[in-house]
Amino acid sequence: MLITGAAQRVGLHLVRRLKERGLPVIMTYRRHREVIDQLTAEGVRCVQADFATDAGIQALADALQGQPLSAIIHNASSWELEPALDAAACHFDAMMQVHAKAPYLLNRHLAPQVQDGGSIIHITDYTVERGSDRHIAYVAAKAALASLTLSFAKQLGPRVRVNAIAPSLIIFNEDDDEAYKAKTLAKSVMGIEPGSDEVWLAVEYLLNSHYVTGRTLHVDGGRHIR
Ligand SMILES: NC(=O)C1=CN([C@@H]2O[C@H](COP(=O)(O)OP(=O)(O)OC[C@H]3O[C@@H](n4cnc5c(N)ncnc54)[C@H](OP(=O)(O)O)[C@@H]3O)[C@@H](O)[C@H]2O)C=CC1
Ligand SMILES: Nc1nc2c(c(=O)[nH]1)N=C([C@H](O)[C@@H](O)CO)CN2
Repeated sequence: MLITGAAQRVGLHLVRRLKERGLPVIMTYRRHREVIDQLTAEGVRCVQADFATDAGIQALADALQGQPLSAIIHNASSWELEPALDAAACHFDAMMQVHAKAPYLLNRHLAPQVQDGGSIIHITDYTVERGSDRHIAYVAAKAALASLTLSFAKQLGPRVRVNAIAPSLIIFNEDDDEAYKAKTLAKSVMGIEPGSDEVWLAVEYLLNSHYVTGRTLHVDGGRHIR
């Protein structure tokens, strides 16, 4: 199974849960850190990949050419605020590159290597259905990824199922202050920071299904009804 952007937080948690179940994992990271050496020593294949360029995406596809895959989880993401106008064009391209172009090209290259009955999972975002005034390009790119879910489900089914998981708050970032945390927690009915295992539960459901495809599982604490 391939998980992109899995050197920290949600992706790393998914790697650890899959390892607990004895499933062989290939993970990608952009920036090396100690956990990469730990995972390598534990038998995880760790591949450096930066999707900021088409060459970086192609390099991962080349590195995995011929590798049988039980599933692909497109988790890599960069959550960036809207920049000043003079940086907007580059920002938009960068958001589309990592959240939409990389999953698109990697699916085109690697889907034939996904085993019969396998899965592709796109990690999108709850805000795809609402928009965001502070992360306009990020949400637009995640919306593109949501659309890719439908198209690849049509193209690859019934051999391979393709679904999305749309989280709202899962885990805060280290630099989130108390005011931001309180404001964010108040946005959902459940009002908690659930942690990465909520995403794992959704991943496990989709991996075990034999019927669900072209669908998005919302892991959002009831934010949509708040
Ligand atoms: N955390 C949350 O509350 C929420 C998360 N999500 C989604 O869930 C998923 C996991 O979230 P989270 O764990 O917080 O993600 P992170 O913000 O921790 O990002 C995951 C990884 O993406 C990698 N990445 C970023 N840009 C690139 C790039 N250009 N090429 C390759 N890798 C890249 C980073 O690699 P490196 O560190 O090695 O540079 C990073 O470790 C994401 O898709 C996110 O959008 C959605 C809603 C809420
Ligand atoms: N790549 C990331 N995407 C998102 C993150 C994150 O930390 N990294 N965080 C969020 C927020 O938690 C948001 O859901 C609530 O404020 C969204 N996407």
